[in-house]
Amino acid sequence: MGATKYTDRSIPRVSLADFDKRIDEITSQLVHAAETDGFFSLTDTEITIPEIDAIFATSESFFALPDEVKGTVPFTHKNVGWEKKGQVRPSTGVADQKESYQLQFGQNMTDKWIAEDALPGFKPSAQDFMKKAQSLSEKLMICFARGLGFPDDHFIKAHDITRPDCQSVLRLLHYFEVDKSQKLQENFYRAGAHADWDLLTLLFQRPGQSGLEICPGREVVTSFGIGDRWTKVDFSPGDIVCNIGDLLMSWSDDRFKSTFHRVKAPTDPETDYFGPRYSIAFFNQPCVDCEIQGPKGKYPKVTGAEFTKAAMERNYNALKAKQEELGQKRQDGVNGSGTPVAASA
Ligand SMILES: O=C(O)CCC(=O)C(=O)O
Ligand SMILES: [Fe+2]
Repeated sequence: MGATKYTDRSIPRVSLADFDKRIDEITSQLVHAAETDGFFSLTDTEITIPEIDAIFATSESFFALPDEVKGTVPFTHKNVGWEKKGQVRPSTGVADQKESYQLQFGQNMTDKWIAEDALPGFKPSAQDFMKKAQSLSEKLMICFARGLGFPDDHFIKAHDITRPDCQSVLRLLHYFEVDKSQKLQENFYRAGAHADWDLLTLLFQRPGQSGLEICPGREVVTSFGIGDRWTKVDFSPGDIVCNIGDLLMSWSDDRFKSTFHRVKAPTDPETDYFGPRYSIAFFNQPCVDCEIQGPKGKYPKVTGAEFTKAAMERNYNALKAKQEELGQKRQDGVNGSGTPVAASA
């Protein structure tokens, strides 16, 4: 496979200060970032550094629980729950070196919240943060709707968190510490290359815990960007890294780009971060019955459920092909309970 080739692309940084007054300027900056890189960082948002620190503390306290306790809320096909080394990406064919806990707003979370006596205060703290992530996402949704000529509430209505069947997900992630003295297999990643299939994703990162890399889709010439030029994502404390998902790419008739990204496993003791890595993703997923079609009608109209099903099928088939290429039996790609871990990405 050979060493990764890197290039320094600058990732656009958009300030959301004075949002209501500056909405036209912010809209044009976001639209430009979406049309070019598909990745950008947000600064001066309504989510403060202490609030981000607090949700990371909550996340770390969850992952510090024994596996038997985390196993009381296992991952299910409703895209909620805890998995450990359960997600196999079609780009690698082996499990991501991580564990994650996925949370939703509505009925899919029945019995999937960690018990109050196992981790006091977890549920209200997570729900509070999820509402903040939703509120910030809705600002971006207004801007992208305007950019495409839709009514302001077009995407907000399709991602309504007050509905019990709402599908949006907060994903807490913990990548395991890597032993500097033991070389990992070449195809091991903390998270293998992928594009998300939601509308847009907010990514919360910890300063000092590097590893996120992007390869803007329009430059990808090889499968999953392997062999292409990648860029290490740099951000300032408090910035929120965002990326366009396949859903918004399709809903914009491919005008906005969903972008390959990955979390590389550390290999270089001089430059890479080997310690435990925590990150948090908020995936804006469509309601099952919303109707998806771009302003120019490039693709046939589909519902949210049809879009998600097609994305999962593509993922499943690509994984099967990769595993055949690697000569593996189709046993990975499912977690311990036999449930495919597909998440939103
Ligand atoms: O951990 C990160 O920084 C990225 C996670 C991610 O891309 C995902 O879960 O879809
Ligand atoms: Fe992702």
